[in-house]
Amino acid sequence: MHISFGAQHIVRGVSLMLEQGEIGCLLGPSGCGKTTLLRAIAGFQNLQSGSIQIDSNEVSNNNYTLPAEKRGVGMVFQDFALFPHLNVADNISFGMRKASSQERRQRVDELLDRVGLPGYHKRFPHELSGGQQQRIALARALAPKPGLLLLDEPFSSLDAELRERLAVEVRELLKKEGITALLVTHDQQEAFAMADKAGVMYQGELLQWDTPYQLYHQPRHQLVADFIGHGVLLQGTVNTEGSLASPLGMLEHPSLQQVAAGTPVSFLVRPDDVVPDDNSRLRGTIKARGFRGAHNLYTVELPSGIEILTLSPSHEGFSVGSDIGLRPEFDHLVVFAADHCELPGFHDQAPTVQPLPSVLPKAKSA
Ligand SMILES: Nc1ncnc2c1ncn2[C@@H]1O[C@H](COP(=O)(O)OP(=O)(O)OP(=O)(O)O)[C@@H](O)[C@H]1O
Repeated sequence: MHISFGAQHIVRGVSLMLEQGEIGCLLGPSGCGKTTLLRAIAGFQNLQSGSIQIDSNEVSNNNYTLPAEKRGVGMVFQDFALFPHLNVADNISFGMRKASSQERRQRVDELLDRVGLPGYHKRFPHELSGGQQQRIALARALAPKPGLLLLDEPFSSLDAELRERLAVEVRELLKKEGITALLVTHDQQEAFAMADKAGVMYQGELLQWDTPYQLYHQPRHQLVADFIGHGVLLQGTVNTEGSLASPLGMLEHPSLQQVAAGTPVSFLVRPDDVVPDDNSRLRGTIKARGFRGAHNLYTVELPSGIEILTLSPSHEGFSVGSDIGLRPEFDHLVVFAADHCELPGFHDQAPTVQPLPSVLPKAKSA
């Protein structure tokens, strides 16, 4: 689909699909078009081209937009938006006007149980914490059993710990209800905790739509690799023997035989691709240490001046400024060509790495 505001192309050639009951997440930097795409699916935004189908019914195309209230779509936004003058039970049953009062009561009871707030019927929104309000907002959106639930940064005003816990709870709830959902977030931990499928948008384009595992381990575009998880991209040149000269050493992989000698490429190095090893000849100096609970994340400068990241259990800390040995331990390679797109064929096998003369320690004088 394509969406423009005047001459500005905000969503460009985006195509994605969710199966019944799947949860999708759209990630991407601010202003990349995530909310605009969600608003189009909700029916608040016209398309310039393409189409949107919900349950095989075409609800939008370039000259038709089915009104939002006829789409059977539920929505949850960042700012909760509960009705302040209605109690919890009335907030939840608000969208169930066609149901009998007994059906409404049953559904309110069931949803309050499912969001972990049984007995909260008579409370008013101002008597609830932020996390409780967001659970009620979710229960309200789920009450009419929508065919599709859209969530726009639903947890962004909550603190990090609560956000992660709610993301897991909401996933369980959506799975129990069998609801198809699409979530917009900038928080990749939230996306990883919730999504069956996730995508990274950049300047209106959807660069990849895949499982969270594949986005992390098999990014198809350099910008996806950059956006998802920690890591650095190292530059290298393919030489005539089909190996890759890089700051970590000479990488050898069968797929390099398919790449013309002299081709400049970049490859992804995640913190877990390089492990501290005292006996390794590849050395570096620790420039920074970040505490991540179970692990420390270190920024290490190589003799070439290039910085890479590595992880180590936080109880075996190295201090900033110390010299450490590093051993590349790739499970597979992710290699990008000059156009930033991934080169195929590097996932199935680990490369071998031979140290370069420049990373060998200087001979000790006798
Ligand atoms: N009604 C509008 N008229 C003109 N431009 C708009 C309109 N709505 C959004 N835009 C522009 O479209 C672009 C994408 O906005 P959108 O809200 O979809 O981004 P986003 O990815 O959701 O960002 P964020 O993560 O900051 O919420 C932005 O440059 C924004 O200024």
